[in-house]
Amino acid sequence: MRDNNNNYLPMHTCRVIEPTTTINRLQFLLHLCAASVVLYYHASCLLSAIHLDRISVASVSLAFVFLADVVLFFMWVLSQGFRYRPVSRSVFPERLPDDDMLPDLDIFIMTANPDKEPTIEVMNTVLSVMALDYPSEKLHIYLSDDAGADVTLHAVKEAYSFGRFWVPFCKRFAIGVRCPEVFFDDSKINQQESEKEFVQERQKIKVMYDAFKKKVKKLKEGKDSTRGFEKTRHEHPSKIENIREVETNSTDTGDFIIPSLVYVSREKRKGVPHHFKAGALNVLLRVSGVVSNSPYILVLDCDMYSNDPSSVRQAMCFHLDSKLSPSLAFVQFPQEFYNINKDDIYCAELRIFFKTLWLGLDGLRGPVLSGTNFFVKRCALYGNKPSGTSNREEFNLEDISRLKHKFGNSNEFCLSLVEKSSYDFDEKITTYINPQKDKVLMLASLEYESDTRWGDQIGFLYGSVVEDYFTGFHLHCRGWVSTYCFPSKPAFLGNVPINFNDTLFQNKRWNAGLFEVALSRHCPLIFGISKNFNSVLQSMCYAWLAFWPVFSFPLLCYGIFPQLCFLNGISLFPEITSPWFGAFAVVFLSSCIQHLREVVRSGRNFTTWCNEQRFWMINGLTGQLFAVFNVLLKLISISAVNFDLTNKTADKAQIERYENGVFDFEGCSLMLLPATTLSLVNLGALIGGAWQMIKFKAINRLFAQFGLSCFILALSLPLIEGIIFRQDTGRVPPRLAMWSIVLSGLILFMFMFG
Ligand SMILES: O=c1ccn([C@@H]2O[C@H](COP(=O)(O)OP(=O)(O)O[C@H]3O[C@H](CO)[C@@H](O)[C@H](O)[C@H]3O)[C@@H](O)[C@H]2O)c(=O)[nH]1
Ligand SMILES: [Mn+2]
Repeated sequence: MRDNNNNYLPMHTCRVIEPTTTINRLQFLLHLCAASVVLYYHASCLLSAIHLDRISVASVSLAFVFLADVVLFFMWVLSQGFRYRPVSRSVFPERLPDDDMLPDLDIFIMTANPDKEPTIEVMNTVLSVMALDYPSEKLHIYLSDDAGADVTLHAVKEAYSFGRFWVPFCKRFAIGVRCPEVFFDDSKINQQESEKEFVQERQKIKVMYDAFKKKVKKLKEGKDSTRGFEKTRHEHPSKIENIREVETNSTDTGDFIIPSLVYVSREKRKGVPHHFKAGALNVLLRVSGVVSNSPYILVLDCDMYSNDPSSVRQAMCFHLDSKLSPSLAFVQFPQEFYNINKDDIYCAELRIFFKTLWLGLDGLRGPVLSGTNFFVKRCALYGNKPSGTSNREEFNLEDISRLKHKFGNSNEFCLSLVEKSSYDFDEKITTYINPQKDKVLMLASLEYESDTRWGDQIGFLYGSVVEDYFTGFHLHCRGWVSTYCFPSKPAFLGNVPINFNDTLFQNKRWNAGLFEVALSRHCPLIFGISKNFNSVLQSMCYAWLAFWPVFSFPLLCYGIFPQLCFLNGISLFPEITSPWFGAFAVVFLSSCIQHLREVVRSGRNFTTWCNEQRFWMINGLTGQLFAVFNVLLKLISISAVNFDLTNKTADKAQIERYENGVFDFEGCSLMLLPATTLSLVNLGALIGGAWQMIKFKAINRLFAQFGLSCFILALSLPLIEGIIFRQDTGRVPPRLAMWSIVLSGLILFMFMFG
């Protein structure tokens, strides 16, 4: 688009965030100096301790504290990549070409278990994207159902019938949020919308929506949905249905076209690896390849509904920019959530990632692929390099055997690789989904991928349970870039676990997936830098994420040794009057201030700062610690790293506790034990140590350890409360509490008299 003076008007702009960037760089220098002094101090103390005596509490403690410092320093260096050049972008969708020039879009929605993912919510996600503000004939929705559940298939048919009314209604009245559940829940209808005609229509649609909900509820209660479900969830043949065709002649939608909708459930057999979400995504990639073959794909988790119908147009501002487009693999939107409580006690907002770190990556070569809410270019997923780079492979039908070797044995799919122009979707869908169903069913079969490059070079990669991170990393290594689109109105909104155990398990999965990559030959520090040397900073960021779970080590060390030494009157840090102390104070304050600056820049306050400090501490001793063990056990083939689905349901009591901001430990597993034990050790050491400190007038010498213990005590209050003071069902489960008390007692006893 051009302005009146015929100047080209950009569809998006990007600016470096200042003064944050400058402050970050200055702070880097300060922190580097202070941290070096700290390392030097601990190293020299350690050396003299080793020199002086045999193995003692002091020398062992110093050794661990020194190692912890080294790990923290290593992670801090890596994290500088994120702080080097954060940027923020704006988009101007009104400058996009006319509608008929816009490309087609395939939309993948993933669901895996109707027991954990309420069907009505999944359907709301489907309906919200059916009504996206984009030419409907260019939208092709695919619902992947990994459970192969009848209830989902029947429900999606019902959803489509309702959608035939819902979509025209949304478009006619330019509805702002097109997820029906949210729309009808919203009590505030604004002035302009409340014209008489609108009110009448709204009423009519509401009745239909309620009827639809009732039908879904009935389906769920029906005997088919539960009988043998657990069996079919793990074992079922592939099934593909064109939902639009089923409903074609049932109603009249006037002038409005409704997007197409295809239900896909891939084949599953017990004992045969199916690669979790990545496996399901790859099936969709193939099926949609032969059916609609749109050049762009939007991927959504089933709980992420579209909150802003203009998101596709926003994403297209990047994808259709002729300068950026050749190397642009995907546009990532943040994950934002609708059910977070006021103070976000479990840090489910993932603020640090979506509101700080991704902005930093965006200033380098783009954010990490984040599982959902991204618009990816189809051809980037086919293992190729960006166009215009050397060694790019052009797919060529003359050499079809080579294509088949990589992409599997389907002529239709290989053909789709070279087919570029848009073509008649309806013809394709009737060709492939109806009479020749086998040809497309085969694409969703278990055998299809054997002896191909799917999952290792092509599509979403199987090397890690965080398939998103891993796939995005490889895209960046191959020379692609990504951009981050963070509009003020959330484009998509999802659902977070509201119980502590679920949160910890989710974090454990992420950490295990990341650490798998850190310990593999794809470790970003080696693989990333060797593949794409122009982005050392980007590789550092990827490495920071991959090594994220190693934070558990310094947390463990700093959670045991300073406390036990404090109890024994052994000092690990310089005296408060010594100049060395200054270096420690600077490192501590600099990290706290950096964190606080970032929290405030994200529009949050001191409470968020406290909650994040607390959550990182507990998560480090639970989710991250267990993730490290999980991966180490996998390396020696004792266990596997699994994708345990996050629970999206909760009972009334849980919801109430969550809304009141009370920690909910109900159902917490053994994973919590290290955190509860150490919080008690800290408490015990603090009481015993403080008494001695005062008695022997050692305040000067032990002040640092005293301060550290107080800080940890403040952060671990909810744990201590949950173990000792609470009586409700949300307290730390009694067995767990008992074990923590016994263990912490033993540890304290050992060190006091050992
Ligand atoms: O075998 C599987 C497992 C999961 N899913 C779907 O994957 C999505 C994400 O699963 P969920 O349990 O909600 O995981 P989260 O912890 O919320 O997932 C985060 O982390 C994942 C990587 O671990 C990313 O894939 C997700 O997009 C990201 O939101 C859901 O729609 C599932 O239905 C499948 O389709 N098949
Ligand atoms: Mn989720």
